[in-house]
Amino acid sequence: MLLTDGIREERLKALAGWTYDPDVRAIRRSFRFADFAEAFAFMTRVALLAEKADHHPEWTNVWSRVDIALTTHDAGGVTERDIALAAAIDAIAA
Ligand SMILES: C[C@H](O)[C@H](O)[C@H]1CNC2=NC(N)=NC(=O)C2=N1
Repeated sequence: MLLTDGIREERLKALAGWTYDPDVRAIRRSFRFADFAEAFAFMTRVALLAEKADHHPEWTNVWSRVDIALTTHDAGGVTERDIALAAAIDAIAA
């Protein structure tokens, strides 16, 4: 179920670094690592997690940077599934 604007903003307060992009109705965060190997190792861990959750990131990687957007296509915007995946990704990056 799509989060209301109020609930979404509330959830984002607890997720440092994630912002809402209204153009694509997704939450975004950029991650930086020491080098490509570190960035790709992170992506591998996120990919396994995403597959388990059947909820997948939209992302790009340029050397040591990984840009991630999360949205729920069926719902047409941000749901609790995106918030949960964002929190799990943060835990991996920490
Ligand atoms: C059929 C399958 O459950 C869906 O296509 C899943 C797969 N992964 C997904 N990932 C994300 N981020 N949003 C979705 O709506 C989504 N849908």
